[in-house]
Amino acid sequence: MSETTGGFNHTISTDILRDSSSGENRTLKDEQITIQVRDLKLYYGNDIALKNISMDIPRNRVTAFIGPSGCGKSTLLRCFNRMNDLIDTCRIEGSITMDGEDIYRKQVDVAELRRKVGMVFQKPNPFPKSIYENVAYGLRLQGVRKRSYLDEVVEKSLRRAALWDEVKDRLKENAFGLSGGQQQRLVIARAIAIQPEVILLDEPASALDPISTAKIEELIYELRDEYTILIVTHNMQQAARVSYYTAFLHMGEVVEYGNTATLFTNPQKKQTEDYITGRYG
Ligand SMILES: Nc1ncnc2c1ncn2[C@@H]1O[C@H](COP(=O)(O)OP(=O)(O)OP(=O)(O)O)[C@@H](O)[C@H]1O
Repeated sequence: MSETTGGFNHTISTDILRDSSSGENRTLKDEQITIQVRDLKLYYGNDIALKNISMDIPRNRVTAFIGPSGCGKSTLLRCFNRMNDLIDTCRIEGSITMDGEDIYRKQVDVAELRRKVGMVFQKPNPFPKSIYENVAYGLRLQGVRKRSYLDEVVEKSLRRAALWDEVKDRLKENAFGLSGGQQQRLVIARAIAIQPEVILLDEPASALDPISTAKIEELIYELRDEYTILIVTHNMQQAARVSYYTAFLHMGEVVEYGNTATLFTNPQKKQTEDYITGRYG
């Protein structure tokens, strides 16, 4: 049985929720808010993909976006580093602020925004370079030349991404020689190396085998208090395991958003309940 959407036919195990950070009874009121979304609407041509979204994203917490295919999860995620700017037909209304700054202001340096807001996609996308150069890439772009500093950041980032022990003796080898799961951790190390504040993960484990998936989840769990992490996932158990907060989206709207354990065990809206119990997907 598929664990993704429609086939998912049981509620989330309470063991998972007990183990998860989300089991704590935090609410957004207890958090420091870093990103504020207000009345966000997004159109692709004449079609509206996001409708009046308003939500507060807490700093240094993991927030998951779940919902049926086509509900707008990836579109919403891409708003936070303005990746949607690359789509000609895309237009947005409303605002997104990060630490009080409107990220859609004309004067915003989009390259700098994307340094602060790193992104990891479904399919690992290492560059055709050595493992070392993949991680050093962003720093080199910033003009860093000092070898000892590069060495230090590369090691620290690979350690942070739980990959150092597996690659420390082959840093000069091409990154394409790594397994898919290792490549995904390398991409996360590459993101970490330039000290982002926010990391966007768009189904980061959906192309990986179960062991690699578990490693990515463990890694997200390890990073959860250090970075503001936003993750799109089809896998509700994954959302329950790694996130503090979950937003359930349906047809471009946020139907319910709050503490992950509460959302999965005591959903306030019938649509959320129907989705998490597999009544539709
Ligand atoms: N580049 C695009 N141009 C036009 N329409 C798009 C584009 N990208 C997404 N859409 C539409 O916007 C809506 C939301 O899509 P999006 O990919 O954000 O959903 P999703 O919830 O991430 O879906 P999935 O879980 O299948 O990845 C869908 O109707 C989709 O067809």
